[in-house]
This record gives sequence, structure tokens and C-alpha cells, in this order.
Amino acid sequence: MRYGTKDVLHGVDFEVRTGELVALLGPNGAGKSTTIEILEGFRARSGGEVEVLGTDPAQGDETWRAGLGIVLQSWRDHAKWRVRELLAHLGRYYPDPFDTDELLELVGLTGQQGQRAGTLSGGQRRRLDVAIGIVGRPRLLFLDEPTAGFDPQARREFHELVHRLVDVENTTVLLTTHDLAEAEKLADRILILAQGRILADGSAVELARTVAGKAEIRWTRGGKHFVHTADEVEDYVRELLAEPGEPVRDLEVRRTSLEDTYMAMVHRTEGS
Ligand SMILES: Nc1ncnc2c1ncn2[C@@H]1O[C@H](COP(=O)(O)OP(=O)(O)OP(=O)(O)O)[C@@H](O)[C@H]1O
Repeated sequence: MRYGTKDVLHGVDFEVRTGELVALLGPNGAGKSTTIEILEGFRARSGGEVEVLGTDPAQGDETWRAGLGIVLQSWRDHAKWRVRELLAHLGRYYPDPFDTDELLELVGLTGQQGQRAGTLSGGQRRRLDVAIGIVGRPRLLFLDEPTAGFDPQARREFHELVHRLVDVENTTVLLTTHDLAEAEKLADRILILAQGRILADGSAVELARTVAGKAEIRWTRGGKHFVHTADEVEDYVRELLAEPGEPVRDLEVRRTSLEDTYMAMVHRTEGS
């Protein structure tokens, strides 16, 4: 993808399967928004092939668009609408919308259905954003930094909501985030994008293996502390526990965190 004379995406190549939850991670300016906007059909690409729900987004019509759910950063325009009325109203634009009661229940806003949108708390507001994004029962949902500014409780509730959507509706989800813990917790697969290229594609554990390979094992025995790094953790621990002598205590296995992996990969690219 090229803006003017500047190439910002280079051979970005990936597939997302039905019902998969994929997180797109990357530093500021990596090209995440550009990628998502091309997939949503909001931005014309300068080259390459793209297919979303079987259609080139550049040719997508209304029926194709109805299969997409897009959760934008908080809607500000609907402050005067009551939650239930707004969702019922927006649903009329789609061929197969959610039943309003079912949708309210799914996003946890049944208790707030009579409230005006402008009076909701930040977390409730975001759940309304999600409800607006999925009112048409989308097959594919785009979430752009969905929990930015959330407190831990609101974040956890939001994660449960996304899991419910995937489990109950088999919705496919592509989300961007700067929160590595969120990507690790939510996503089946993580794509790391930096300087317009995909550096890695895999589960958090797979990515950690490609960078470090080893895990750190710590334990105490007879009052002494031990630390060892191993490739085959399970085999090492089995042998350790089978050894005669004092019992092993405080056993701990530390795998490379997603943050370590991410930093190593991004730094490697920036240094190249
Ligand atoms: N409309 C535009 N015209 C020219 N350059 C653009 C335009 N939009 C984005 N860019 C450039 O393209 C590159 C990728 O930007 P993009 O917004 O896709 O990154 P991002 O990964 O979403 O970043 P962030 O995490 O900061 O949101 C950046 O270098 C940016 O300056």
C-alpha cells in the first residue's frame, strides 16, 4: 500500500478463518489502521489482492457490507437516544438484525435499556458501541483498540463479551490493540506488524518459541534456590521431580512473555 510516494504496507499476506479471533499488534505507524481500513472497504489500496467474505472490498456492495461489523471509537452523536430505541432503530437497516432483547442481554445492557446513551458510564458506553457494531449480526467484526481507557473490571467484562460473541455466534473477529495482555488473553492468533511488514503470525506460545525457545525453571530444595533454562520443560521437570532426596518446593516455570517476544521482534526490525 502506498500513500503518495511512500510505501506503508509491503507484501502483507494473511488469512483469517471463520470463527477465529485474530489480534493485529504493532507499534504506532506500523500500518494497522491502513490494513483494517482496506479490509473494511474504506480505503482504496494501491496494489495487491484482498478478499473479505468472498468479495474484494473495493467492489463490496450493501449486502457485503451488512456482513461486517465495525466498532468505532465511541459514538458521540447519539447521546439523546435511549439505548433500546437506538438499537431497535439501527437494526432496521439490516436484513437479519439481532432481536433487541437478545442483543441487550448479550452486551449486558438490559438494565440500562431505558437510559439515554449520554448518561451511560464509560464501560457501558463501550458496550453500546459494540452493540451498535454487531446489531446486524455480522459474520466478521473489526474492533479497533476496543478497550483503550478501560478500567480492569470494564476490560474483563469486555473480553467476556467478545468471547461470548465468538462462542455463541461463531463471529470472526479481527482486533487491533496495543495491550499485549489483551492480545494474549483474547486471540487465537496474533499477527505482529512493524514498518508495514508481518513479522510473525501464530499463537502467543508459538511466537514466544520462535524468539526464545527456552523457558526458565525455578525451584528450591533443601533450603537452596535453583534456576535452570530448558527447551523441553516437561521432560526436565519430570526428571527433577523423580530425583531422590529432599522434596522440590516452590516450582515455577516462566515462559517468555508476549511482551518479551514482541519487543525482541520489533527491535530487531527497527535495528535492521
Ligand atoms: N492518509 C494518509 N496519508 C499519508 N500517509 C498516511 C495516511 N494514513 C497513514 N499514513 C502513514 O502510513 C503509516 C501507517 O499508518 P497507520 O495509521 O496505518 O498505522 P497504525 O499501525 O494504525 O498506527 P497507530 O498505532 O499509531 O494507530 C504511517 O507512517 C502513517 O504516517
